[in-house]
Amino acid sequence: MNQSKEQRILNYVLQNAVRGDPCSVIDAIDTYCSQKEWAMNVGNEKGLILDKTVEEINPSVALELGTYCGYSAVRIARLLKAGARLLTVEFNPEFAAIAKQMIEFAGVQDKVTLIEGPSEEIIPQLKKKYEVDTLDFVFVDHWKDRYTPDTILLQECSLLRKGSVLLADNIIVPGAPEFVNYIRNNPRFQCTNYPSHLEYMKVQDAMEKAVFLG
Ligand SMILES: Cc1ncnc2c1ncn2[C@@H]1O[C@H](/C=C/CNC(=O)c2cc(-c3ccc(F)cc3)cc(O)c2O)C[C@H]1O
Ligand SMILES: [Mg+2]
Repeated sequence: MNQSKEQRILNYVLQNAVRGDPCSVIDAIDTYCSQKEWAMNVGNEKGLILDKTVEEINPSVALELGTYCGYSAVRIARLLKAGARLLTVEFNPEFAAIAKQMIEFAGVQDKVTLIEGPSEEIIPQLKKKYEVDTLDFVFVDHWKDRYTPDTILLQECSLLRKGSVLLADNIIVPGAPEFVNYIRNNPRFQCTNYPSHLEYMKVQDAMEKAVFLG
């Protein structure tokens, strides 16, 4: 049975990155996906916007929707202070298995809780089952038609507090027009757009930051 692209990405990391060195894992994935096989990691250009947002917030509790291979989970976790944690949600078992190995190889497993399941099922469990009070930061990068319902669900589950920050990938490509319309017209969010490029391509993309006003 031939390997999946995601397995090939993990193999490349295991052979070319340094165990316990998250930056070498990030670089190896970016090298493979820009030179060999494109994949939907947030990438290095938008990754820098993600880094700056995480550093600005310095979150104690962060959530990621859509782990995929774990590229952005490693990217976020490497910046978290001692005792801070990232919860990342992935419903595809194959991707979850790849991401688990990626996170462990990078040495950030103590900061990351990988939760396998659909976000609409996991979000309502965060308070009781995962002992979350409120979320300081949420990276939104899963199916684009889930951005809006999950943003509403986060509010319904009282997981956002005054100042919680959402950062959404792919505002232009593939695009999340319903989310953009929802969030920019919602008086409870203060939005900022960050023009960038699609990972590994010379194609316009953007990220949207939305601060919850309480
Ligand atoms: C609801 C839910 N719950 C848990 N995990 C979920 C979920 N929905 C998706 N996921 C998981 O997240 C991952 C999905 C992410 C969706 N991201 C994308 O579809 C995506 C697509 C592109 C793209 C751009 C141009 C092109 F020509 C082709 C593709 C670029 C990106 O950066 C992306 O994030 C994997 C999936 O299993
Ligand atoms: Mg994306």
